[in-house]
Amino acid sequence: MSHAWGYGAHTGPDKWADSFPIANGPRQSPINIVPGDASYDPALKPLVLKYDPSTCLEILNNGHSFQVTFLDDIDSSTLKDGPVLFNHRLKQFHFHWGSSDDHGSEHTVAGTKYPAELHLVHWNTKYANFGEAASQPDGLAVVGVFLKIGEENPNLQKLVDEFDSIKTKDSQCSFADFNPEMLLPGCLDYWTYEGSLTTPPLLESVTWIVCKEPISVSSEQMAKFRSLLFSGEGEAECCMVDNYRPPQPLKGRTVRASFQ
Ligand SMILES: NS(=O)(=O)c1ccc(C(=O)NCc2cccc(O)c2)cc1
Ligand SMILES: [Zn+2]
Repeated sequence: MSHAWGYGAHTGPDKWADSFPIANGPRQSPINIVPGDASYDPALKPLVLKYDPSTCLEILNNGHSFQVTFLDDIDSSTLKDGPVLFNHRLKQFHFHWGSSDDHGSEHTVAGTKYPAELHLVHWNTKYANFGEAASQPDGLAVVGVFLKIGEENPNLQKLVDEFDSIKTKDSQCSFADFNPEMLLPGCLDYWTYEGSLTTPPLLESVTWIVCKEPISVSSEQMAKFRSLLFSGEGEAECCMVDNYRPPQPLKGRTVRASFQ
């Protein structure tokens, strides 16, 4: 398989190991989180997330998801404490979702699938930049937040309102003054484990921090996520749905909980 990975029958997660053998590695993500098997760790600190809306740059369709990218040349949007020992800088956030409301998240909780999952991607500033950090075992920290069908989410709506401008692959538009703090649940209890990127290159450099509490999204808003396209302008239209990797083997890893 060339590096044209995707989520289709011939390019999807079951084929990724052909070009990215780490797909069968010892610390792959996502996983199914079993709350009863997670060990409460009183030494885990509360997450400290401080985001500066003025560092928000643009919103784009990269052919795999839609992503909001942040200026990360200074320490303005950061993750500290929680399970990490060093300061991390926010690079981007994006989502994964399904073709219907009954599935779409990457992580699952006791087998429960959520309709979507938000990933806030941060890199450890002990390294020079994201690319460097992504190749280190402690280089990245991704905060995962589940989306659950309920009330319309006015903060998500600010993203949905941009979708007409980023419908096709490689489209982008400027996007300013968005505070990702508005996408966080009220309670920041979390599970944490050592894992990987959930898309190629599947690098095993991620400390995962998965929030226990979901945020709301309406069914109508999810339908608009599904109006985005994997395909580029002028290509046969292919709806951007089911852009999630299924859970991977735990291979002896421990999942810790920040709460009892
Ligand atoms: N779904 S995920 O949060 O695990 C995720 C986050 C970021 C990325 C990503 O940045 N991929 C591009 C990449 C990866 C490594 C080095 C690079 O320079 C770029 C992929 C998956
Ligand atoms: Zn992701």
